Amino acid sequence: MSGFNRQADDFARGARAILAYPDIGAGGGRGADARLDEAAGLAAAIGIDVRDRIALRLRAPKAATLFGSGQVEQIATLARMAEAELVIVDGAVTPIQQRNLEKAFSAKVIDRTGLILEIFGERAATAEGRLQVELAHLDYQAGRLVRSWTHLERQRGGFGFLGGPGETQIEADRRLIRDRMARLRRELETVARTRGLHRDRRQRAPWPVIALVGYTNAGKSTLFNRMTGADVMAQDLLFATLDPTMRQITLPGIDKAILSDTVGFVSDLPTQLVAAFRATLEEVISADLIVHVRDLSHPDSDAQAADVERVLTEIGAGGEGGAPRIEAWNKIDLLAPEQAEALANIAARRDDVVLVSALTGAGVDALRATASTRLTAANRVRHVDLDSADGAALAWLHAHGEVLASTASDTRVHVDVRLSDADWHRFNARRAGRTTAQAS
Ligand SMILES: Nc1nc2c(ncn2[C@@H]2O[C@H](COP(=O)(O)OP(=O)(O)OP(=O)(O)O)[C@@H](O)[C@H]2O)c(=O)[nH]1
Repeated sequence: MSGFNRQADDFARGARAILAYPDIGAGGGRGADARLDEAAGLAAAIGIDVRDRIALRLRAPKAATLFGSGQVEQIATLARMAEAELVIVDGAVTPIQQRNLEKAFSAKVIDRTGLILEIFGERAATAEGRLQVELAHLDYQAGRLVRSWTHLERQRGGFGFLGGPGETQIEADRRLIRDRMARLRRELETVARTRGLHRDRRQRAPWPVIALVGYTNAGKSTLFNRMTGADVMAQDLLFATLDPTMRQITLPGIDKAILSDTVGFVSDLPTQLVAAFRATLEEVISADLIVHVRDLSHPDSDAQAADVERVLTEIGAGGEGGAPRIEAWNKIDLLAPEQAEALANIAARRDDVVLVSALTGAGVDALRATASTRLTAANRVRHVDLDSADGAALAWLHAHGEVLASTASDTRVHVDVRLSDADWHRFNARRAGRTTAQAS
């Protein structure tokens, strides 16, 4: 591993910055203020000192500078007054725009993807998470070799080459990046294989896995701590949890379940980052129950929930065949009494919603009970008819479920087995795969 992550906070900590939001009217239902707040939160998470902020309405983004010339001047003035070394543009900035804006502002420019990458770089905790973040970062930087600011400059030292980026140098840099990316991909394959083995081993244990998902800052880590009694990070930090954190918990009627805390979602997830989420998302895909933690005190709560739902669907954890889902409507302690009451009325009519305050602990017992009910209901007895020669299928059922009875005749075995919905789905997919394989 290079010094990639260790150095991640060196450049950002205490950097004076201003924030500019190019409002192209596509904030996913969010107001400009909320977007600026979120970006400020993200920046603060890696210690950037955000001194001022501005939202500018863009009718049509300019190819060269993104913002119009008057707007560029406005931002430049603000940056000067704030003595900013850094201008964070909360949107996508092309390499050319970045270069032109850096000239105009006499400051470094970083866009939303760059900012999120910095946070991931700092938060990634497992080997796989780190590799994926580094890969995403190299991919992102490869197009920005002309004048880079963030990791590449640091990696220049790490790679053992120095000097200004002349054309030859840029070519050499590109080659080094390509080589490094190829190496990282190979390392990732090895790590992912090992991880797959670990997961299989765990899944053979008959414990249900509950995954906490939610928008960044929704309160997942706080709830995780509440439910596990574990002293893991619960800081006023966004993305305190990039890599899965797992703990064993007890629920009413269920001795052992595994609770898994996952990365916070954000809107406009840059495509380069999707792979970097994999380590966490895979836990969600194979979970037996998904608890969607929502910050009901946030003005954009609905838009945030829609973002989370969209990503869940994208990764195949939503809809038909996906794990059962419940919602924990969090931070109710922050709501006005009449608002809390209105929500309680809605929740009372739904069996998949529980009002909680992870901070005070209110509603957490009800959440445990609901989780337990959902898990138990999903663990139904299934009747399976197998070819008696199919020892592998029988072994699979024994490994994943509770075999209650099995009766054998000459060529068939009939099995009554208690299986979760997720495992039942997996078993059938496995069988369908085998049938296809046999047929072809
Ligand atoms: N008032 C109040 N604050 C809460 C509650 N739950 C969490 N918080 C606060 O919200 C902030 C974010 O909480 P976290 O638990 O770190 O949120 P998270 O969802 O894990 O965040 P990411 O790691 O960014 O995904 C912290 O300051 C918590 O103290 C709650 O029920 N009430």
